[in-house]
Amino acid sequence: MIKNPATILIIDDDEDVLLSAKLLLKKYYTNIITRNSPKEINQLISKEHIDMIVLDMNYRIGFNDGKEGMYWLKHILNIKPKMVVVLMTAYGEVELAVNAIKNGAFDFILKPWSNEKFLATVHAGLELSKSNKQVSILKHTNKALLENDDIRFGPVIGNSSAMTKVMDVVKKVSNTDANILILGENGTGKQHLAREIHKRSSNKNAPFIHVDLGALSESLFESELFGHKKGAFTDAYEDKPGRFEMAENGTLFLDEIGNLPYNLQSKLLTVLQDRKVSRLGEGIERPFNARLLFATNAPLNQWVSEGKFRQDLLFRINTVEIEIPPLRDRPEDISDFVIHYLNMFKEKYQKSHLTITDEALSVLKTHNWPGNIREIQHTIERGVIMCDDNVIKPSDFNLSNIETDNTANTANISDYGNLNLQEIEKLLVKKAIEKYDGNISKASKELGLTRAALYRRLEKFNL
Ligand SMILES: Nc1ncnc2c1ncn2[C@@H]1O[C@H](COP(=O)(O)OP(=O)(O)OP(=O)(O)O)[C@@H](O)[C@H]1O
Repeated sequence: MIKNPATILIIDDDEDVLLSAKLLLKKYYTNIITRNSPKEINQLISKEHIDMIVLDMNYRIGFNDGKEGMYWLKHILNIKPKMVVVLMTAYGEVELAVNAIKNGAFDFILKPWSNEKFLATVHAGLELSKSNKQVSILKHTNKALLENDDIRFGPVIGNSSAMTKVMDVVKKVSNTDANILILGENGTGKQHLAREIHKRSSNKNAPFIHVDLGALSESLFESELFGHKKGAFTDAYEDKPGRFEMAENGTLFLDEIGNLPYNLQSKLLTVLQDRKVSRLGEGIERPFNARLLFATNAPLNQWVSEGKFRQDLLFRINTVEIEIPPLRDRPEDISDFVIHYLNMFKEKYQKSHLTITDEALSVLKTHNWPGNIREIQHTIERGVIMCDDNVIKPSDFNLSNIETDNTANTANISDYGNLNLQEIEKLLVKKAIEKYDGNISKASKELGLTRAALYRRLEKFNL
């Protein structure tokens, strides 16, 4: 029989008890340590990894008031608050054992024990120990993720009057529970701003959960957002919480809300109204407590009048609307981004002596940036990688295939025949795909989009 990996420490002054407990448990578990006195507890729990302690309540002959057991229980939990401790006690001392549970013991075993009951208690205790461990790992992972996000999504750059106005609103709304709809073209920093709002809220130490609704297929939507019960559908191998539950006490950021299919919009509306979710296949309503932020680049008001987006849902999500202007409308911010990304990539590629020619700088300042901040970030990274002799020249950006002078841009736009953003976006996506013979990586790079964002658009525009 394969033994379960677990270390169990048994402490009792009766050697017979120690022996029979050890003989029973060692059939099922890998490591059983026995001691006839609790005196070595400090040393043992600080040196060994112990999953569970089975502790007798009385050690001095003639004493059965359980005071010693209680003392050691408190002592252990003081050092290791999550340690699973099971107490052993004789018949007649049940009241004492109940009191021990109130003081943090996991359970008690009555002596003489039935093997079945002993094994069941140990098994349950080890399960708790395992999940305590997982929770602690998750907490750490979450902390690490938050720190990582802090690095990836640093401060909000930009001191233009347009960005100052945006930040004035952010300061006012961050520490409220108002639903916020962030609007802006691709790459303008909607997610970046959502994270900034979270960082400035009182929930900043709780999770920030990002869901890209554009990347979710209809069949996955409900299980991702609301979770599912094991067996709810073919691939539901285990119970799984949804993103609403994962964001408990923190922030849930529903990105690309415009991509939510019409039939699922009413479902989301009900959830937002009731502030309760039901996991698929479970039927239990779970209240959730998360701050909700939304973002889109779609003209939702127009879509409401065209019957593509529910008005009642729009009213629910846009208590406050923040529109991030495209980079071409705030050229004063370009220098700040250039400095920021130059520093970032100089460090990343270990080119600390790097400089940039005036000509290259002016190319960046006059470019139209259809891909906004994401595009400027990638352009500068490219410049840092491609430059020779630690000097960045205009050609290192490889922007030549995109018009860098504004007159040319205006002329191109008038060529489109109409100024409908969706139409122009579709045209640009089509052009990029044609230009690179369907190479998604190259086309998305030129458009200043991620590959996933380009795939979403191809699907949206039926290309
Ligand atoms: N004001 C800003 N300061 C610093 N970095 C920014 C700012 N705005 C955007 N960025 C950076 O630009 C990149 C794109 O931003 P983000 O992903 O937030 O854009 P988005 O509007 O959500 O894009 P999409 O619509 O394609 O999902 C990210 O790396 C982000 O950190």
